[in-house]
Order: sequence, then structure tokens, then C-alpha cells
Amino acid sequence: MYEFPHECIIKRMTLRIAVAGASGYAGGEVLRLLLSHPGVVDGSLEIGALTAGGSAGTRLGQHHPNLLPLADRVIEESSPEILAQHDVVFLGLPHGYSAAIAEALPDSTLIIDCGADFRLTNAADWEKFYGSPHAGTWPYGMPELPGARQTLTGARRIAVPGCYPTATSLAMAPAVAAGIVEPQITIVAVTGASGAGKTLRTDLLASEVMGSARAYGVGGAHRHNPEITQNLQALTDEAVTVSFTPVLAPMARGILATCVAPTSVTEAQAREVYEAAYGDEPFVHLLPVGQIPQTSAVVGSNAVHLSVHVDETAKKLVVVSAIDNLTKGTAGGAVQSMNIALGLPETAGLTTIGVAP
Ligand SMILES: NC(=O)C1=CN([C@@H]2O[C@H](COP(=O)(O)OP(=O)(O)OC[C@H]3O[C@@H](n4cnc5c(N)ncnc54)[C@H](OP(=O)(O)O)[C@@H]3O)[C@@H](O)[C@H]2O)C=CC1
Ligand SMILES: CC(=O)N[C@@H](CCC(=O)OP(=O)(O)O)C(=O)O
Repeated sequence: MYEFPHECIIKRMTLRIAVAGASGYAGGEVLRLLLSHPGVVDGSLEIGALTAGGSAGTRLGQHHPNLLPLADRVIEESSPEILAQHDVVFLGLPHGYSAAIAEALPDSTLIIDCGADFRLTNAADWEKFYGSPHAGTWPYGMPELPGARQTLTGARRIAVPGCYPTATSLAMAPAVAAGIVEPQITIVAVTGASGAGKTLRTDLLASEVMGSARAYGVGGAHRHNPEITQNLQALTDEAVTVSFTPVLAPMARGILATCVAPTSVTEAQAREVYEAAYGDEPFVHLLPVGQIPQTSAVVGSNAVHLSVHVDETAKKLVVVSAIDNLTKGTAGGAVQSMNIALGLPETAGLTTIGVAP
């Protein structure tokens, strides 16, 4: 056995990557990004098994017509035996499946879980919002949070953040960390239907979603509440409260979050805080004054677009944030974390340029 991963890179061994949940949206997006990852292009990374549940035995092309280079690959069962033959395993499975798989894989396997199972530190929060026993906590794949890159470097287990927590935590983290807001935060975030995955649901039929927008998980009921609070609470000694309302909009991809908190600073002062926090970040961009984020500008990219405003009358900081839920909100964050864990350039295989309009 070699020491994974640095020895592999030094010895130019090929790392094999499996994607479990390959027929789903998260798995498909991981594969889309991997196909143009320089490691896959130069052969140092290899796309190995593609696995799923009931879709085992079908061609990947049936599920993802965009992934032509992999169209004829046959999906296998998500068994630990198959996944254990790989150095890196992405999990794009429903909540509740990751722990059993992780237990059956060697400690040396880099497991990157797009699901929620290992994101929360507080077992009571997990049980309240997910209704099952807490599996544990893994290093959290949001490199832009203070201290996160060190935790991810060399990690073998990574919990990829939720899509709303990505858009909203990155929007509010600088303000909370710098103490320029009272951390009583109100968030309304619009999302596209792909956030719900591919599972057939009658409330997600085209006739239900097209031409309409609707709030859901209202009144603190959405399971991303504790995750957003956890991320922001880690940045301050003051008690953080988050009132979060998600809204489903008739679009396939994208999240647009509006995050509001009381402040006494000016807009210029707030911008200075955000410029200092994100000036060197490859994926988080504070937009020029006068430009406000929109989902079409980030779709298909790993970018986070932010604008920072102060409502002088209401004395509120207003931060608008846009991401692609499937890219920075899932698979892009997963690949970015893989890059850090493996000692590869953090931006490898990831673009900041969206497909607007
Ligand atoms: N969609 C998004 O924007 C985001 C998703 N995530 C997370 O990523 C994970 C995947 O989500 P998403 O891709 O949207 O969901 P999908 O419903 O699109 O895909 C789910 C995948 O899991 C597979 N699967 C389902 N049941 C089983 C099973 N019993 N055994 C093995 N495989 C199974 C499905 O295979 P089959 O086709 O065979 O049923 C499919 O490949 C979830 O945990 C989700 O919370 C995280 C952030 C954002
Ligand atoms: C439209 C829609 O339903 N969106 C999903 C997004 C959550 C998600 O996918 O993130 P997790 O990994 O935490 O499940 C939702 O609100 O549940």
C-alpha cells in the first residue's frame, strides 16, 4: 500500500475515482466537472466505477445526455466492494447512506459526501431536522471559511456543504466575523428545481413548478437552518440567530439569497470588510458597485457572486448572493475540496465563468 495521496502524485500513479449516485444530479455534475479536470485529461486521475441504486445496469447516457464521453458506461450497484477499489469516492446519495459505506471503505480512501450526514456537529440538531441518529462530523468542504483549508488539506473524509448554506454562509461570514452586524440574520433564498434531486415528486411536476414561485420550509422548518447557524456561530462569540425562508422558482439551476442583518456601518465600510475577506479568493467575487448578482451569471460555474448594501433608513446590511446549486452548491464545492485534499491546484477543473444568459 502506498501513502495516499501525496506519494501517488510524486510517483505519478493514477488515482481512481468512483461516483456513487452517478445517475442523479449531484453525481452527474461531479462527472461533468471531472471530464474537463486537468488530472482526468492528463491521466493522473481516472474515472472508475459509476454506481447508483435502481438505475444499476443502465447506461449513463440515459440519465445524463450531456456526458457523451461516458454515455456507454454501465452503472453498477453502489456496493462497498466496488467503491473500495478506488482512491477517491464521491457520494451523491440520499441522506442516510454515507455512514455504512464509509465504514466499509479503508481509512485511506478519500470520501467526499455530497449528502448532509456528516455536516452537523450537534447531534440534537441532526436528530431534530433529519429524524435519525447522528452519524458523526467530517471536515466541512467550504474552503473559504476561516481555517477550513487547513482542515481539508490531506483529509480523507469530507462533508460537502448544503447548497443554501453555501450561498448564505459565504454571504454573511465576513460581516459576522468582523462584528459589523448584530448576528440576527434574516434570509430569503430562491432556488431552482434541481435542488430537489431527480426523485419523482408530484409537487415538482413541470405543471406545478413552471409559472409559479412558492415558499416552503417556512418558520425555521428547513433542515439547512442548523447548518447555516453552525457556520456563522463559529465566527463570533455573540449568539447567532438565523431566520431562513427558501423559495422554489421556475428555473432548473441557481440560488439567489438575500441576507439581512442590523448594522451601524456605512456601505463603504462594509465593502472594505468583504474586499479584505474575499480579495484573494478564486471563486468568491464581490461585484463592482452598482452590479447585483443574478443566477444566470453563475450557472455552470463554481463562482459565488456577492453584492453588499446598507439600507441607511432601516439600518440593515443587505448582502445578495448567487451560486449554481449544483456547482458551487454541490459538485463544484466537492471537486474544489478534492483538489485541496489531494494537494492539487484548488481551482483545477473549475471555472468562474457562468453561461449567462
Ligand atoms: N441537488 C442539489 O442541488 C444538491 C444535492 N445535494 C445532495 O446530494 C445528494 C444527491 O442529491 P441529488 O443528486 O440531487 O439527488 P438525485 O435524486 O438526483 O440522485 C440520487 C442518486 O442516489 C441514487 N440512489 C438513490 N437511492 C439509492 C440507494 N438505495 N442505493 C444506492 N443509490 C441510490 C440514485 O440512483 P437511482 O437512479 O438508481 O435511483 C441517484 O443516482 C443528496 O444527499 C442531496 O442532498 C447537496 C447539495 C445540493
Ligand atoms: C428545491 C429543493 O427542494 N431544494 C432542496 C435543496 C437542499 C439540498 O439539496 O441540499 P442537501 O444536500 O442538504 O439535501 C431542499 O430545499 O431540500
